[in-house]
Amino acid sequence: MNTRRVVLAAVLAFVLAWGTLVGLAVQKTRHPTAPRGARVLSRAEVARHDRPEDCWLVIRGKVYDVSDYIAAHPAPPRTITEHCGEESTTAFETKERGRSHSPQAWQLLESYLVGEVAD
Ligand code: HEM
Repeated sequence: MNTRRVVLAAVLAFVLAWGTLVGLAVQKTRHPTAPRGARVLSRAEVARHDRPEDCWLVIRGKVYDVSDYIAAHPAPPRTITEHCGEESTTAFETKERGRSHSPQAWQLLESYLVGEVAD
């Protein structure tokens, strides 16, 4: 009876210790400010997505794959495509005319989120 309890306690302690170690290891590999599951991407990686059919934008430190949205954008495709693979915060915040996108557009943007930049 007692031996059973000791074995049970040992197994429990082992499982808990192992869980803590795995948890710590996972935390270490995640970028400190990255939300759960978000990819941390370098600017060099983002720069590879510089074509209309594969277009990533960096806006306020986050990375968006907007390839599928270009055709639906109300302004001519060029307004977005000339920024593919690049830092685009100012472009998005000003629409290149000094006025930011609407709250709805900001919300829509979030649906294209793929990660955040490493720096
Ligand atoms: C970064 C490059 C971009 C530029 C330069 C740009 C520029 C513009 C321009 C010139 C207009 C039309 C004129 C106006 O409404 O004032 C517009 C409208 C709009 N854009 Fe963009 N856009 C960009 C990216 C995007 C992205 C990535 C999205 C969403 C995923 C988006 C969503 C919208 C929406 C919903 C509108 C309608 C008006 C509004 O809600 O603000 N745009 N944009």
